[in-house]
Amino acid sequence: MKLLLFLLQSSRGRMAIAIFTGFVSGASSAALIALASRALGSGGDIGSIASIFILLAVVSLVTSVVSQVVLVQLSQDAVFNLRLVLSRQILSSELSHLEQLGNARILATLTEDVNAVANAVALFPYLCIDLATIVGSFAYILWLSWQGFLMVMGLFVLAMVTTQLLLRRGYQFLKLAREDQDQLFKHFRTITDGIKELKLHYDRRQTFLSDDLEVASASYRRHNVNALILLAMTSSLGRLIFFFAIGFVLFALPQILAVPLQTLSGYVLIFTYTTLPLEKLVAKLPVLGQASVSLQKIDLLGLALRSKAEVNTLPVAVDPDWQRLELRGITHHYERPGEESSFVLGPIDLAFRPGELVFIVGGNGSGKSTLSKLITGLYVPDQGEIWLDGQRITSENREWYRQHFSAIYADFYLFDRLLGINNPNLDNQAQAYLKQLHLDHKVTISNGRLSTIELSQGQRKRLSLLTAYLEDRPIYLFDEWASDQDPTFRELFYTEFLPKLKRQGKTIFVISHDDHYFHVADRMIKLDYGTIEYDKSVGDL
Ligand SMILES: Nc1ncnc2c1ncn2[C@@H]1O[C@H](COP(=O)(O)OP(=O)(O)OP(=O)(O)O)[C@@H](O)[C@H]1O
Repeated sequence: MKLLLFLLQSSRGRMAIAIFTGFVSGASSAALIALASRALGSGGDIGSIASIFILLAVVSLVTSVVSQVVLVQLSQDAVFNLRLVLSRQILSSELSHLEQLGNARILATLTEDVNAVANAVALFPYLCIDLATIVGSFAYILWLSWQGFLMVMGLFVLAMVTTQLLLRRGYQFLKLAREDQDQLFKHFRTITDGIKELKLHYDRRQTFLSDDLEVASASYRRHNVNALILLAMTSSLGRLIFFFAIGFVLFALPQILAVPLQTLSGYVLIFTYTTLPLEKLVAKLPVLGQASVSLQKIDLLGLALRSKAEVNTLPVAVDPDWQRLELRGITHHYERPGEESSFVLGPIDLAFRPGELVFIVGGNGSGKSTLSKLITGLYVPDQGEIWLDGQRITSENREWYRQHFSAIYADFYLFDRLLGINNPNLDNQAQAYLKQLHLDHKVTISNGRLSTIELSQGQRKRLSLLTAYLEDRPIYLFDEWASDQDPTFRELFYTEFLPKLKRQGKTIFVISHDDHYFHVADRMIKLDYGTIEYDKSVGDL
């Protein structure tokens, strides 16, 4: 049902065409059987029966093709849209919320859930034809005798009710298996991200395999096996009831009602004909079940994301001549389930003016990176306000506010091409910067694409500066940028690169533990356990 709603949301018009043609096709197939049964029974005018037979066969074939073509396009469009919508929702969700959800959960939904839906949706065209054939057959049974139809429907309802119990239990196991998948994804990330640590330590690797990966995999297997057995039992029970229906019509119905032999043979023929689509329909139950669980999971994630969605507005041009940036009583706390004392930053009151070179210092865990994410607008303050030139930053203008910043965080991501930078002379300019960064012998640029990003960690960090240069934003933020640079380049960064940016009128925030270079700053803000220990100009220190 969820799957149907999902497809309906995609395009009601096309869905209506597909369902209509699908049912015409199914009904004509059933009518073909009815006709065959009549021809066998009456032996009437074979010529006219044969022409109707050919006509029905053509109608059935054409409508089946139309229905399938429309459904194939519709279902693939729906999956295409689902992928894009989910990705957009993730990108427009608050960062702190995404951090709470966790990468494993987001990745599992983007890959496993979307694939499960795609698999089921690919079956949908065939499912519709099968369903239509079954409905058409029921219509023929009704036409043969309404009493017979009522009895068959009674059996059908009985089959639905009894199988429903098994089905529901099966779906519960599928849901549990899907929860295990989130856990498995977490462990898969451990394998890829922690490969070095796992390879270097035999006992750690064995313990990880036996205590984490095997436990989650075994739980996934157990829940899946239970679900699939229950679904298989549902299918067998359904078939049993179906055979019971044939037996009932053949042996019991003639005892209750006076059924002509032709009607009886019509029943048997139509039942036999319906067996195949019914079996196919039942065989698809696990795939449909998995898709339904996945759609629920996507909905849950979608809701979770939407609840923290930011307003998506096209940002107007930034103001390079801003005058005052103010943080008024801002706070941020990390929610950690099950932990009583979570970290709280603030309340923080700070004001900045253009052209300042500000060092943010403090011990590990004092809140420097948290503060920097609040300054750049990546985190939304729990309390307090941020003001830029008399404009309070709200969800309406946060996107615009963020465009003032170019930041390189400690866990930066390097793109292999210069995305979103519109500059007709981009390649030449980038090549000149590569020279300044001493990377021109390693990396070249063509059409905005870097020849390689497979470099040492220090070189990759330097390459990240290239983007910062080219972005040319009014405010820069470097989170422990120099920590993995060699002494020569570290010196270059603090004594040449930063002063040069400052001369260009840029405001620069530098998170640093390099006390050797603190003297280059205009101002030092020291944090201690989430509060400001001091905020002084370097001359006053
Ligand atoms: N995503 C997160 N979820 C929960 N707690 C977090 C998260 N990120 C940071 N914290 C907690 O917030 C506190 C401040 O972290 P933050 O990264 O701001 O410190 P920092 O001063 O930048 O430290 P470092 O010098 O080690 O980089 C720490 O106690 C940390 O445990």
